[in-house]
Amino acid sequence: MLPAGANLPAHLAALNAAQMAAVTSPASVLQVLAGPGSGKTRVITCRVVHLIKSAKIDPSNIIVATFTNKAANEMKHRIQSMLGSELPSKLIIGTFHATCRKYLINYGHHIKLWPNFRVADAEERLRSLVNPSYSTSKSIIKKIIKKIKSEMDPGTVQARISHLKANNESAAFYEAGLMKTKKVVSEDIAKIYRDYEDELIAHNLLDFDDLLIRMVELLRKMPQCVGNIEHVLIDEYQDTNLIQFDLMSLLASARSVITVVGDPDQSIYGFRSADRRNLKKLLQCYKETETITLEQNYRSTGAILHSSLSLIEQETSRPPKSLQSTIMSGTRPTYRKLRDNRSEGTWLAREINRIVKRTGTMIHYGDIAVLLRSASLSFELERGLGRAGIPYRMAGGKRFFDRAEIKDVMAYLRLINDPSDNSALLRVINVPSRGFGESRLNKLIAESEQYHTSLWTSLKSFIGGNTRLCGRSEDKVRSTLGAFVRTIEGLEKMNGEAIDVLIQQIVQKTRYRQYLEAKNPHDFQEKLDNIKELQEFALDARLREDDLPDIGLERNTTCRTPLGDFLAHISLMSDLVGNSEETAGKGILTISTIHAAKGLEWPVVFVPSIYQGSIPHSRAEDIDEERRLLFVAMTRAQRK
Ligand SMILES: Nc1ncnc2c1ncn2[C@@H]1O[C@H](COP(=O)(O)OP(=O)(O)OP(=O)(O)O)[C@@H](O)[C@H]1O
Repeated sequence: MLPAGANLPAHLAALNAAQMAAVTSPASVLQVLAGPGSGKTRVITCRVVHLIKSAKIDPSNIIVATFTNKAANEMKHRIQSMLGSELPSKLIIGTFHATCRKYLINYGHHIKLWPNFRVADAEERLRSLVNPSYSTSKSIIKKIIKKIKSEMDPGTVQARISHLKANNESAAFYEAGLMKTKKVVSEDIAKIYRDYEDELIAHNLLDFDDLLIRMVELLRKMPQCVGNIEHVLIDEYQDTNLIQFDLMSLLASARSVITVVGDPDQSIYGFRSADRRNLKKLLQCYKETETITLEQNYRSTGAILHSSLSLIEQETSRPPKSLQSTIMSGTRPTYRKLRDNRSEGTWLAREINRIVKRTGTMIHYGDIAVLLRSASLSFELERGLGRAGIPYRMAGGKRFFDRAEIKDVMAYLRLINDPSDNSALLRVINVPSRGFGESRLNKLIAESEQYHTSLWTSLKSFIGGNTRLCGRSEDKVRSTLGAFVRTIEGLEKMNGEAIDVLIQQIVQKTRYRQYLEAKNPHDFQEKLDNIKELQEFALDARLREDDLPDIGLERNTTCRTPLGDFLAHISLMSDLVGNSEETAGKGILTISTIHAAKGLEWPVVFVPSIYQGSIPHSRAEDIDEERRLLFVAMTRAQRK
C-alpha cells in the first residue's frame, strides 16, 4: 500500500481506498467481488497498468481475458492512455476465444491441429442462396437436420451441443451415456452431434467451443507454451464456464498468479453454460485467495440503486452485500402499467420526447437506452419511435459486417483464401451478375454433391466442358465464368499481399464498383465508403498481434498468410459493432437487448415489457437468472 499523501501516479490517483487495495494487492490470487457501477472495470484496467509500471512485469507476460471484443478494445485504449507508450500492444488481451486461437495458430501443430484451420462462426451471418452455407455452426447443423429428416430446431440443437462441449462431453461420450436412457430426442441430438463433429473435421473447422477444448488439450500437453505468463486477469468472472476455469488455471500454471473481477448478481449467461460455481471453485482450488469487495456505486442515484437492490435481494440464497450510492438520492424510478405492446410503444416515444424537451439540451436521445428482454419485442417500440421521429440505432442490429457490400467483399476474400469455401463461392458467383441464376446454381450444387467435390471443382469441370449445366447460351456462360475463375486464380496468387491492396484489386477486377453503381444509383458512394472503411480496418487490424512473444519454443510459421489471419480475426468479432455505427451514437437513442447492455451505462434507461412470459421469460429455466437480468437492466441507469 502506498503511504497516505504520497504523490500518486495517474493510474492510482482516481481510486477510492478499496479500489486502491485491489489494484495494488500483492496477493497471488485475488478476487474482486462488487456490485454494478462500483468500478470493477476501472480496477482491472488500473491493476494491469500497476503490474507493468510498478511491479515491472513485461506486458507480454500478462494475459487479460474479457467477455467481449468490445470490452477488450476499450480496456486496451484506457491502458494505452494511462501508460502513454507502445507497451500495451504486447499485452495478450482479448476474449478467451481470441486468445485461444492465437495460441492454437502458433502451437496447435503440437496437438496435430492443421495450422490453417478456420473458425466456424457461431451465428449464421452468411446469406445462403440455395443451399445452407457450409461454414457456420448453425448452417452445418441445419444441413444435418435436413439430411436425417429430424424435426428439431437448429438453434436449440446448436445450444445443446455447445452446452455439451462446454461441459467436456464429447459426441462419443454423450452417445454412450444415452444407451441407458433410450430417449428419442436425445438420440437425434447424438446423431447430429456426431455428424456435426465429422463435418467440422472434414472442413478443417473449429467452432467456438473447440477453440477452448483444443487449447486445454494443448496446455495439458505443452504447459511450456505459457511458461512466460506471470499474471492472468479475468473480467466478468461470474460468467465464465467450467472449461474456462480449467483454462484460467492452465494459463496461470507457471506462477499461479491470478486476478478475477466479477459480480455474482450479474451472472446472466447461465443459458450459455456460464457457471456461478466457479466463484466457489476458485476458493477451493486456491486456498490463498484474497477477496476484496467494493461497496461504493458511482453510477446510479440512491433511488435507482435502492430499487435495484430491493429486487435482487429477493433471491433468498444470495449472501447479503452492501452497496451505497455516492450520488444523491434522485427521483424514484417510474413504474408504468400499459394495456399492450402498442400503447407501450406510443407511451415510450411520448415520454422520451417529454424528457428531452423538459431538460432543454441537458439530455439528448443519445443519453437514452431502451433495454429489451429479447430483440423480437422491438417492433411496436420501433413503430412508436418512428412515428414520433426519434432517431434510434439497434445495438447488435444491422452491423457493419452484415452490410451486403461488406459481405460480398468478405466472401471474395474467403474464396481467394480457400476456393473450396462453398458458401463464399455461392455468395459471389453471380455478383456482379454472370448469367448464373438459381436453376444453374442448383445444378452445380447437385453435381458437386453427386461427386463429393467442392463447388469450385465442379465449376472448373463445367468450364472445362466436362459437364453441362444449361441449355441455351451455354458457351457464353462458360466463357463468363471462365473469366471469373481466372480472376480468382489471379487474385489467389496475390494471397500474401496486404489486405487493403487485395480488396482494391477485387473491386477493380470484378467490376464491383460498376455493379454497385448500377444497383444503387443513389447511395453507391456510401457503400464504397463502407468498403474503404473495411480497407482501413484491415490496415488497422494489427495482425502482428497474432505473434506471441518468443519464449524459445518451436512454433508454427508455415501456412499463415495475412489474409488467413485477417479472416480468422473477423470471424471472432461477432460482437463488434461497426465503427461508424458505434460512433454515430451521439444524438441517437439506443435499443439493445439487456444481455448486450452488460457493462454499459446511460443517464436514462427504459425497460419495457416487464410481465410474466417476457421477463421472466416463458422459456427460461432459471427464475433467479431472469431476476439478475432485470437487475442488470435497472443498474445501467445513471439518473432516471
Ligand atoms: N473512484 C471513482 N471515482 C469516480 N468515479 C468512478 C470511480 N470508480 C468508478 N467510477 C465511475 O463509475 C462508473 C462505473 O464504473 P465501472 O464501469 O468501472 O463499474 P463496474 O463495476 O465495472 O460496473 P458494471 O458491473 O455495472 O459493469 C463509471 O462511469 C466510472 O468512471
